[in-house]
Amino acid sequence: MTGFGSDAGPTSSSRKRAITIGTRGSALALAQTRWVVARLKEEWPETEFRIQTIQTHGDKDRRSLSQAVKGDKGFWVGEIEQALLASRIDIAVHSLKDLPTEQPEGLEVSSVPKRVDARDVLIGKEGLKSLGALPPGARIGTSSIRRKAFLRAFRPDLEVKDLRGNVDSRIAALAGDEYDAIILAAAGLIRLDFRNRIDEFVAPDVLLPAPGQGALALETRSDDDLSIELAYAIHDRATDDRTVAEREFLAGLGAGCMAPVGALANIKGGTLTLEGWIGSLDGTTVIKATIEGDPEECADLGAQLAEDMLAQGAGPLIAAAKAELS
Ligand SMILES: NCc1[nH]cc(CCC(=O)O)c1CC(=O)O
Repeated sequence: MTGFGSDAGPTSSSRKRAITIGTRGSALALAQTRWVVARLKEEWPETEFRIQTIQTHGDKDRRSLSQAVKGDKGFWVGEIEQALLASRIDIAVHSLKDLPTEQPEGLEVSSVPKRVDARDVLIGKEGLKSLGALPPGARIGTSSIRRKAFLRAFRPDLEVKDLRGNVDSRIAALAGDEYDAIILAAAGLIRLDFRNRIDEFVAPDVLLPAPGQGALALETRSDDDLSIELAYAIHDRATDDRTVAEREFLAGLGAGCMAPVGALANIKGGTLTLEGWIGSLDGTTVIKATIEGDPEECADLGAQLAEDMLAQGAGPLIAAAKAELS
């Protein structure tokens, strides 16, 4: 990520070019894109920003996500990246956790705004409003292989059931008879103004979040200096350092979204602490490790933690998960 000198930027007239922002059309994607546009507007009041929604493979595919994943890295972003490369849009807004760890040739992540909340949360039926309150056999809904594996490890007595769909339909499913509780990302609910529906923030030592969860990424063409400068105005250094560490860990494992991987970095007193977990799909094994160091070394810390985990036996867990999911 580069800074921009005052004389290196575009002229004020070119800043007035209308910028098209591409996003998925789900309620969550639109809410987060509107938030991004509002922030960009604060920084660049002269510039016109337009929102264009784009359907992705993930929006069209009705299979369970854990079935549909199957090595398909750009499940949520492929069509949006194509629109970016073809200059049909100028800036793409993604949930960082849905963005593969490598961008296609010609594209880059030019801005990572401040993270909302990395944690997972529980929403439960009456009297079942925390993990601790769930009796043996309680049915808990999620489609994420990470949440399934770590929940099974923590509470093997629960019945973890598949639940996919957008945030609204997952909350609606809780009103039916199939689930006693569901697990979602806090950030999605907060961005959709459903914070008051959250019953419990699940502690990261029970359910370590996905790498990048709760953060957004603004992706641009690598040669589009204007869009890069506009986007970089809402970049948050600490969020970037934390999520770079988390995503380098994921990349170093070579697991993509094909294995239950959690990662969370925090910065305190000038030190970045990165925690990483990898589990078997059935939750019988979870390997955990942490590393700390200078936030400026965030990428190396992530890569080093992945190496440590591979030395501790992560390789066979990844191979087994990949074999089972494909
Ligand atoms: N793939 C779905 C997805 N992508 C990002 C979020 C939540 C928001 C975020 O993590 O930034 C969600 C929903 C969920 O996991 O509950």
